[in-house]
Amino acid sequence: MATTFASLPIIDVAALRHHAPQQLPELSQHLAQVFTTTGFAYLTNPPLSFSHDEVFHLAREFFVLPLPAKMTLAKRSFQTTNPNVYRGYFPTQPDQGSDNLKEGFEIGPPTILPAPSTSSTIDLSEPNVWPEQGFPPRPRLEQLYTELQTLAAQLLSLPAVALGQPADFFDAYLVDSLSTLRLLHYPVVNPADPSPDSAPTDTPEVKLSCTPHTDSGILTLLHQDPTGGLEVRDSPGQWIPAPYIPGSLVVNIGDLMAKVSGARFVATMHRVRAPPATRAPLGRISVPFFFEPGEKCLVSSVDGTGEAVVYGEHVRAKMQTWVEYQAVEG
Ligand SMILES: O=C(O)CCC(=O)C(=O)O
Ligand SMILES: [Fe+2]
Repeated sequence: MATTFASLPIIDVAALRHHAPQQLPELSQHLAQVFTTTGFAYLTNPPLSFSHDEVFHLAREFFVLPLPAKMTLAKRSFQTTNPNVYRGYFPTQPDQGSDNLKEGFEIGPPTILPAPSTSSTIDLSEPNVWPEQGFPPRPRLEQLYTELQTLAAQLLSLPAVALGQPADFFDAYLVDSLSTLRLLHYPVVNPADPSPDSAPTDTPEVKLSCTPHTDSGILTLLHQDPTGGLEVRDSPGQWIPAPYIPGSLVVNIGDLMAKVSGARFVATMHRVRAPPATRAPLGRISVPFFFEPGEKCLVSSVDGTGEAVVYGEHVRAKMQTWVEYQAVEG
């Protein structure tokens, strides 16, 4: 359970950039302590070659394209003539409620993975889709993906020790890893638009662009732009703002990691407030990277509690509940 906190802890990970092994035990302890309490933290000095400006530029230049250009990369559930089902672009879906108003573009691993051994029509290792030219530029996005995957692998080796496991415990999770890099855009919501689901209430309504949730996977690394709006829930149920800190990434634990840790690490609830009108016209840009294991990875708790799950089966079961995939599977 996340504890009471007023702000997210800040962890300096410069030791990873400078390959300073003598500082790793301390970093390992700090990360484990954060993962068992808040489940969320800022990482400063991450070992990435990308400036924040470049990351947000890559996303912004894609989202300002006209919708027909973006739709050439859309998943099949949004553009029936397209072959891609799992990776690619998804447009805003205002009919699904205005408290989840976002568009996004997702890529998986830059390398081709082995074909799946399942009869499911959803191929989790399907290749990425790219525009012939322009944004998002394939080489830069693949480079960002590769650097974030390396960072996630470095970070996972640290708390493994705190869980009483060898530092290479999570290496099995890296085999044919299906991690996802997602560019996200939350448009400014017109405050005059009533939320279709909102019941009348005495308290001022909080307008959201991403509803409260925990991340379903292992570990998330988030670039967020200076718009603000991310909020993290502490155990008494207070929403704590997690504003932009220049140069930092936000790290958080997903449900599967909580499971692996035998519930020692917490997957903390979070949400995103709708961008204020002052951020018009573009709203908020964020770029989460979800570290995911391989399709065949057996995910089990280090203390033997709960049932082990095979990652590919776990994802497919979850997808049954996602509206956008029901027509494809059925
Ligand atoms: O945009 C954000 O800051 C958060 C996004 C998020 O929580 C998610 O995509 O799971
Ligand atoms: Fe999330």
